[in-house]
Order: sequence, then structure tokens, then C-alpha cells
Amino acid sequence: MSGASLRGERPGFTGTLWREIQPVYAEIISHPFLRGLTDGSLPKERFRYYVVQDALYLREYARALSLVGVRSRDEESLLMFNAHSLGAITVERSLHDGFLKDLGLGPHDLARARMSPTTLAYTSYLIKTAATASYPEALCAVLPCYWIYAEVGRDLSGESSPEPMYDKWIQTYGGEDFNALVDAVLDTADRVLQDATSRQRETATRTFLTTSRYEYMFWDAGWRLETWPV
Ligand SMILES: Cc1ncc(CO)c(N)n1
Repeated sequence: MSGASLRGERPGFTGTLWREIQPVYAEIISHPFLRGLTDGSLPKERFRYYVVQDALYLREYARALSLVGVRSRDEESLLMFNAHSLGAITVERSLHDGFLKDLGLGPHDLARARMSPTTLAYTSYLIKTAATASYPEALCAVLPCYWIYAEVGRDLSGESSPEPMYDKWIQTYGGEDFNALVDAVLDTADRVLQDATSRQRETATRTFLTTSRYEYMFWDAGWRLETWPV
């Protein structure tokens, strides 16, 4: 489905989910962090902060994906989520030799880095939900991480950034490979939510909204160089 949007026209429950977070996505795509990535004006310090937090995030996201894999009901889903867990760690490691290196950061800097309040809250919520909620809710908790990045990648990839480092970031998530992977997860989500109870669907929708809000907060934390207040 080259270039086709994954969102609006999706017929199943995931289409409903996307409509639920439209206002959140509108805030994300117009956020100064993403505007700055696109026009190249984002201060390097803020990108550096974001990349370090993202490395810390991806380690926990990988765990959440493996947990969702364990909770899944068929072998294909188990394989898929664990493959994506492996993928998240691979991306995390490639940050070390890629963006982090380009930004002048080495392994020691990362070892010393601590999670921001937002990174800690987001990852803790992901792990809690993946471990203890119903499978449909666990699946919906991890969905925005995939889906919002694919949509952001698509929306930004039309406008190549004058800053090569930012352009490389945009191409990572705007690429066809990432798109296809997200599409497969969305199809899985549609099947799972169709079989869920209406109560589970309601809870899963709230959770999807919550992690979408955390996605917004993650960009915003980068923009504000968020620190612990005490
Ligand atoms: C915060 C965050 N959400 C989603 C992704 C994409 O998997 C990422 N790298 N970081």
C-alpha cells in the first residue's frame, strides 16, 4: 500500500481509534519540536535530549512488546511482537553508532543518563498495562508507539529537512518498511478487537488515548528539556 494513509480510511475498530485521537495527533504534528525537525531549526540540544530519552524508552518498549507477545493467542502474533521487540533493541543500539555518535555522545553519556519524568511515566504505564491488562487493552497500549510514528514519518517525509541528521530521522519512520510493519500490527489489532467484549473495547480505547497523550508528552518533554522539579 505504497504511500496510502494508514489512518482515516481504515474500516475496522482501528479506524475508530484513530478518530478518537485526532485532536492529539493534530497537536503532535504541529508541535514546535516536529516543526523544527522539518525546517531544520530545532536546536541540537533538544534533539540530543530526545535521542537519549528515546534510547532509554526503547529498552522498555521492547519489554512491553515481548509481554504483549506472551499474552497473544496465536503463534503468528507471538512471532510478530517478539520480532518487533528485537527490532526495538536493534534500533536502540543503532542510535549509539548513529545519532548519538553524531551528536558527540558516547556509551558513558548514555550510561549516566536517567529517565525524565515523562519517559518513566510512559514506560511504566506501558509495562504495567502489557503485563496486567486484558490482551486487547495491552495491544492497544503499544499501538500508538507504532502508529503515530508511522503517520508522523509519512506527514514529514514530504518535506525533506535541510538538516541531514533530522532528515535521516524522518526517513527512518517515513519509509515503506516501517509502514508495512505497522499495517500488519493494525490488522492484528482489528481482529483482536472484533473478538473483544464491548467493555474491553471501551477500556482499550481509553488506554489507546492515554498512550497517544504520552507520545505527545514525549515530544514536548524534548522541547522543554524536561527535568525533575525536585
Ligand atoms: C517515544 C517513542 N514512541 C515510538 C517510537 C517508535 O517505535 C519511538 N522510537 N519512540
